[in-house]
Order: sequence, then structure tokens, then C-alpha cells
Amino acid sequence: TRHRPKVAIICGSGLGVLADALQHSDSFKYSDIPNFPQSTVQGHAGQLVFGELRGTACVCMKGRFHMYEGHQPAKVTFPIRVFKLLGVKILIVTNAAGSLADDYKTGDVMIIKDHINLLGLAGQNPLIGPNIEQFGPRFPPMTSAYDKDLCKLAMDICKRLGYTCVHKGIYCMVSGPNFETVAEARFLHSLGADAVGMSTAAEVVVAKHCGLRVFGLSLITNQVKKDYSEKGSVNHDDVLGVSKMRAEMLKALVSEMIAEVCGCACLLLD
Ligand SMILES: O=P(O)(O)O[C@@H]1C[C@H](O)[C@@H](CO)O1
Ligand SMILES: Nc1nc2[nH]cnc2c(=O)[nH]1
Repeated sequence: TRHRPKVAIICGSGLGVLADALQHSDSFKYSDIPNFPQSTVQGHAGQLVFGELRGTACVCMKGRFHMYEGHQPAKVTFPIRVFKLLGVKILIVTNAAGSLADDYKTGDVMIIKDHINLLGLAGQNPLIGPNIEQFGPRFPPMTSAYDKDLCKLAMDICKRLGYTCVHKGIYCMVSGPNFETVAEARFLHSLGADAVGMSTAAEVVVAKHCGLRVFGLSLITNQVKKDYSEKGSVNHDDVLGVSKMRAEMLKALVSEMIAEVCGCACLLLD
């Protein structure tokens, strides 16, 4: 491919259409890329797409890797270091997540202001093992994992586009693949998490370690039950259904973000 991406986008469950925004695109199947894991989850196509979005060279992971697929944290986050080596400066992560916050509705968007890397805290951190100094320091800080300027820009864009169902909140990564019990949901909420999912935090840790600027979006695809009296249960098809419904909205938001960031060299360059 002739594209030299400055921005990488990871598409969450059912959000692969974000990659369709790229023009003059070149696609590579994960199975054709050395050392890349394969996508095994419905809603994760398994293609790396290079192209231009609003004049900026981007690379898009149409399908991400999850630990519940049997991968070690370092394997799940392998593409992030590939992006770094390709010259990427900004990582945009998206995911489908369940709401723990009382005021989030299904279909809402949460701009991620911080995360709880529950697996990382419990010894499943992608940076465990010999540190590769070429990428970053042994003890990287994570106090500002999600770029404040990019968060603010996203809030401004949402206002301008007339999106009202947008929050800023905290994402908690668990391993899955099962969805939460009521007791687990209460526990995670009491920790301060607004949304829970099975990805993202590990990717963000590796991205920050190697100096990428990060912006994250969760699409709230379901309400996580925090009360035994609440009826119904979530399944992956429902998650994909909500993603499909809201994908165009997320595509517009991500496109505007990239147009604005790349129109302002100070946000893109370090
Ligand atoms: O890749 P993401 O985090 O968007 O996927 C979420 C978590 C599970 O993989 C799946 C559950 O429906 O959606
Ligand atoms: N862990 C978890 N991941 C999700 N991904 C989408 N919805 C959910 C959820 O309710 N829980």
C-alpha cells in the first residue's frame, strides 16, 4: 500500500463499517499478515484496511482480538506496536459496552475519559515481561491515558452535530466471554466504572507505553443488570444489532474528529 497512516482506528463489535469511510483503500486479510492472530468473533471481519479519511492517511482494524479467544495480552495488543512502527501518532479505539451507570441508555455513546484495567491489575498486563526500551519505559505513567484535548474536541463535535446522548465516563475491561452476574455488575459499578466490556484497556496501555495519543469511544449496547428483579438478559446478537443501528453516527463522529485533528497540526504532531 502507498498509505503511510498517521491515525489508527480499532473497530469494536459490529462497528467494522467505520472502515468503509476510508477512501482509496487497500485491504489485507489478517491471515495474510505474518504473526497476526485471526478474528474468530462474529462482527469482527479480520481485515486491516489502509486508506484516506478526510485527507488523512489512516489504518483501520476491522476486527480486534480478545483475550477470551485464547490470546495472551501481548498477542491481543500486537497490532498497536505494528501501528507505532508504521508511523501512527493517534489511536482511536471503539468498542461495544454494557452500561453500569444509571443514566446511560442503550444506543448512547460514552467518550472514554479513563479506564479500569481489571485484568492488568490482576496480573494480566500486556507489558509484563522484558521491557522493549525501543517502544517505551519499564514503568509508564497512565494518569492521562486518554487525551484530554481529543476528548474535548469530541464533545464539541457532538454538540455541533446535535448528538445529545453522549457521556464522558470510565470503561472497565474484563476478560469475558460471559456477561456479568448481578453481583459482578454491582462490584464494578462500586469501583467507579460507568461501562464494562471485554477489550480496549490492554490496547490503550500498550499505545500509551509507546507514546501514541489515544481517543476512545464506547457504544452502549445494553444495560448491565444491577438488580435481581430486572428481567431479560443480553446476548451478542443484540449487541451487534445496536452497533449496526448506531454505526453511521459513530462513523460521522470519527470522520469529523480526524478532519479537525489533522486540520490542526498541533494536535497531530508531537
Ligand atoms: O470488541 P468489543 O469490545 O467491541 O466487543 C464487545 C465485547 C465482546 O467481544 C462482545 C460482546 O458482545 O462485544
Ligand atoms: N463484559 C461486557 N462486555 C460487553 N460488551 C457489550 N456489552 C457488554 C456487557 O454487558 N458486558
